[in-house]
Amino acid sequence: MKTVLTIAGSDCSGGAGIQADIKTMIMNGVYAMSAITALTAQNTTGVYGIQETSPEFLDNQLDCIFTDIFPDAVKIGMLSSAEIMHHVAVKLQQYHAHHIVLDPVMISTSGHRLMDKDAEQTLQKELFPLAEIITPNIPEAEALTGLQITNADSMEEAAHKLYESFHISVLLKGGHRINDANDLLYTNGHGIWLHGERINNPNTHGTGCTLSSAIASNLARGFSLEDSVRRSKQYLTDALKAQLDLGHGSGPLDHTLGKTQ
Ligand SMILES: Nc1ncnc2c1ncn2[C@@H]1O[C@H](COP(=O)(O)OP(=O)(O)OP(=O)(O)O)[C@@H](O)[C@H]1O
Ligand SMILES: Cc1ncc(CO)c(N)n1
Repeated sequence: MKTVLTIAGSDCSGGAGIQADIKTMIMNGVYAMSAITALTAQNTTGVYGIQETSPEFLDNQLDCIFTDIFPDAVKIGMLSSAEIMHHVAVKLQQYHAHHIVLDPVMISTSGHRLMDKDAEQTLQKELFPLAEIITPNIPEAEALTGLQITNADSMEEAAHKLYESFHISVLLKGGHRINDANDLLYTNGHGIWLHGERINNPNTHGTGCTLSSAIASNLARGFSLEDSVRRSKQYLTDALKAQLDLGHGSGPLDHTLGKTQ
């Protein structure tokens, strides 16, 4: 069995973060492991508290994982501070981790900051160079490029700029636009539009976490980057189509694809 590690924050309500990652990995056919960077107190209505893991204890988790069950791919999600980022970067280099999928989680769907503003530079300097692909949403791509993204052309411009600046593949997610669910994969010097079916479902908590974890799972299983992204987008669409409706806000996806109902 192939193995995947998620380095991310815990979402006690189970829809995003580590919990979404593990559900996704199981459904995508890999063995899931986790190194928890922070505990969050959150639910479908918002984020009510964040407690960061100490950097030393994060190191301890990563040492336990890498010296025993080596991951075939790594997904990186919420990293709340520059210090945590630095520790993750050092450990990933120390152990020569590969197939790294980095979701630059900055602000939750409910509008809460999950990454210190002053940590953005460290993310770009220390972690982007280690990644095979980064998966920003539109607001994150705007923050990273300084460009305003209003249409397909500006999505292409921003993805190209990120690709050129960091020499890594970019999946610019279009979920924040309201009329479609088209994402842009920029790799090998050109963009590939992945036309998604927009599902009429207000419950989208954890879509980004789910997508990046599915990509890491498919890379671990040996699929190419483009095939991994296509398969993962299909999984996400199916999880939205299952129309789970839990909680008082933007609820979680049905990671089982309706198989338990
Ligand atoms: N209503 C929808 N129907 C189909 N696909 C969607 C819908 N909403 C989002 N997506 C898809 O979900 C994926 C995640 O996109 P999005 O831009 O929402 O990421 P995100 O903002 O990082 O997610 P999160 O809410 O977890 O922070 C993309 O592939 C996007 O196209
Ligand atoms: C822990 C965590 N990671 C990522 C997100 C973004 O969806 C979230 N809401 N919570």
